[in-house]
Amino acid sequence: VEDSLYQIDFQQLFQSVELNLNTDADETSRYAPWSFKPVCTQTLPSVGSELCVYTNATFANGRGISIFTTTQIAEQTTTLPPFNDRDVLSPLLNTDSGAWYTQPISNKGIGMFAKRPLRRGDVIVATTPVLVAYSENLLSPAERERYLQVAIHQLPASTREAYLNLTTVHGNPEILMQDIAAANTFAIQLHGQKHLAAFPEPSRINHDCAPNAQFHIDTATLTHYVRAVRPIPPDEEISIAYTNPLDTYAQRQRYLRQSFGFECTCRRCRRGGSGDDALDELNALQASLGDWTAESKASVAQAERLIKLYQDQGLDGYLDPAYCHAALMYSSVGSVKGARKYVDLAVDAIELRLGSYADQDDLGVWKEMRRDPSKHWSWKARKKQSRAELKPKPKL
Ligand SMILES: C[S@@+](CC[C@H](N)C(=O)[O-])C[C@H]1O[C@@H](n2cnc3c(N)ncnc32)[C@H](O)[C@@H]1O
Repeated sequence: VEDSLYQIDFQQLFQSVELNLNTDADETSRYAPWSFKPVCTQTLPSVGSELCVYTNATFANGRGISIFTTTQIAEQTTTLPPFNDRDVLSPLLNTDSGAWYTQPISNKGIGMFAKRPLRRGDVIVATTPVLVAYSENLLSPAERERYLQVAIHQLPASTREAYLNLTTVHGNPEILMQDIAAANTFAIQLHGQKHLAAFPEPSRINHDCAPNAQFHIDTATLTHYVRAVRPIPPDEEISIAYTNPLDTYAQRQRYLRQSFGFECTCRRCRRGGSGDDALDELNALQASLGDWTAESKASVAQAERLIKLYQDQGLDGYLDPAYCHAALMYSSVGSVKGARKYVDLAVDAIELRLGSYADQDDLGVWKEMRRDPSKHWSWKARKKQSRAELKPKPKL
């Protein structure tokens, strides 16, 4: 019985969509900037509003976008630059940048590979989302599925195909839209609310705990960027981390198994729990370098060792804390050259990892330190300490 009810509701939703598709320009412009009449849930008490499917079929040069969210968030989203000024979207966006190709890879489904040599910082792929969905646990899976079906159905045909061709976690055709979303979406904040966003091209990038690429999402332009974090030769697989690579082996494995249903067999994971020794050393070094008391054992050698550890672990995209520690360490012993070198590397690494999420105030402080390390609080701080330590203790 439930199945047939589900079918009827589903058909009704689609009928309204089809009707809208056949309406004349006046009718469609009634919902501008949306291409169709929004399809909405009941008011959801804990959200304080209904959730509706909003589709703009011409977004990003005809790629289209469907957003399942509250009326208020949808309205706020339409004030974002890409809804108002085509020129803010780079012409390279959503196009084949010539940097990658996809092909099947054993035990991982499809993967993305480098087509040409890539340097650290190169943008590999930049895309806008085709689906953005409010992250909620309020609708039943069957209900949620119906709205997501409308969202996908209303997209231009090639975009719809791109979504439907993506892989699933469970292989459950009853909730196919959600199953695809589970395997492929990235979390994105829209007006302070967590949403899940699907970007079909970078969705082909597999996971590695020592990834050679990193992604960040610029929420102002709704753009997902994937950039190389180390040189990548042609035909090497491009990888990103689905989980925090600084977590322990067991934590990483648990998360990947539970959320994505696969066992990670990357180089770091093949070492099993013994690979955590490097993380322990890394944490101990960071604790030591973060110790600014008179008893601190922090040294330049420790800072250099910390950087090498990150690099040896393949954590090239996560080097910013190590570079920050090194910049402070060199400053603290009065080395302008060392401080400047590592501030430059730290700023570059922060911008690479966080993109538009990088804290501008924080970056401003580092850049200020670069201009004149001697004005920074860390300047000769450890020298003063060691001098203080050398001084005979006053007799009580
Ligand atoms: C975002 S998709 C990546 C592209 C996917 N391989 C495909 O065929 O479209 C995520 C899914 O890819 C697979 N996957 C990703 N990284 C993997 C890895 N390191 N080992 C095995 N499977 C992986 C898992 O099935 C996961 O749910």
